[in-house]
Amino acid sequence: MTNSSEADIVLDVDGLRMRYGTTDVLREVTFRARHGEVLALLGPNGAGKTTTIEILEGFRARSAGRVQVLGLDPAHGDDRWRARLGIVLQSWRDHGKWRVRELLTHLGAHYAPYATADIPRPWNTAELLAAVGLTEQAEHKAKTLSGGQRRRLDVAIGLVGRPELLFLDEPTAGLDPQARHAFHGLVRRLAAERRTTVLLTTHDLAEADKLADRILILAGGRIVADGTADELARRIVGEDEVRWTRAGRRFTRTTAESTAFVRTLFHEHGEAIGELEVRRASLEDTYIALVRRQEATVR
Ligand SMILES: Nc1ncnc2c1ncn2[C@@H]1O[C@H](COP(=O)(O)OP(=O)(O)OP(=O)(O)O)[C@@H](O)[C@H]1O
Repeated sequence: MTNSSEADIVLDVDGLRMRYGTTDVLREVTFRARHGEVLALLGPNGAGKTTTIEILEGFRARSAGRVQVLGLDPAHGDDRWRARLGIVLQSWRDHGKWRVRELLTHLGAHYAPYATADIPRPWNTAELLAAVGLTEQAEHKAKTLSGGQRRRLDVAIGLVGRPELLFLDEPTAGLDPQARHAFHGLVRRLAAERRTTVLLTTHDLAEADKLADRILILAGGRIVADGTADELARRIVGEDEVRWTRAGRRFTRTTAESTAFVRTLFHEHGEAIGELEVRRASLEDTYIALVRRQEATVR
């Protein structure tokens, strides 16, 4: 570590490659994350998001590239390193016979030896239950929980060791809107108050837009975009969508010069224009444009 900004890097991935058999899934994945950043990793089904996360967690051996997670190569991560990570997998169906409180207390005990002056480990069970909204289910057996309550338990299991770096693979799949909202609040608080770094995958672009400081789009084995939702919209789509009605018909036009376009529209049609709407590119527009562009280059 040569300076404070280098010391602030929690995830450092450079030229990561992954090949299954003869198929290159990851060709050249490069990105970094700092303390307290929330990153959303987006990409089409099969793009390699889970593969990337599994490599960073040390669960999967990479084919090539340099990877540093909390200052260590995950291929050589020890228990102390592992205790600093929190992991929420796509679906987790073990522990059905355990009661929720018992399970969290039991799993939490494994983290106690790794407590530090700054980070008390594990997270107090009652506080953790309250944080994920499972206080009322504390004495229920895991197998009797609903799908959404199960997901909250998954999140609690990922958090019980008070991780400095949290991996969440589709954390809100199956959560009702209120639980999703509460979960977003929890992630933002972890990032703001504890400087927890969070890397999450999601197919919910509204969620990524709302939750993430930075959005990474993985397509064709590469990170094809890395920035805030606004930065990506400006850089990639660069056009606004203008909608209006005239004589009972709906019109839509995309243009980089929306103000000038609207002026001309009124000049030509005046009062006949109705329901005018000018919309900046959404994250969905950006995402679709980028993935299409990437697919076009492959053909
Ligand atoms: N163990 C494996 N052996 C061979 N191929 C694999 C293996 N694991 C994953 N793959 C392939 O690698 C590609 C990337 O899979 P991965 O699960 O990482 O994608 P993903 O981006 O997480 O997808 P999704 O959005 O559907 O969850 C897929 O084509 C998948 O079939």
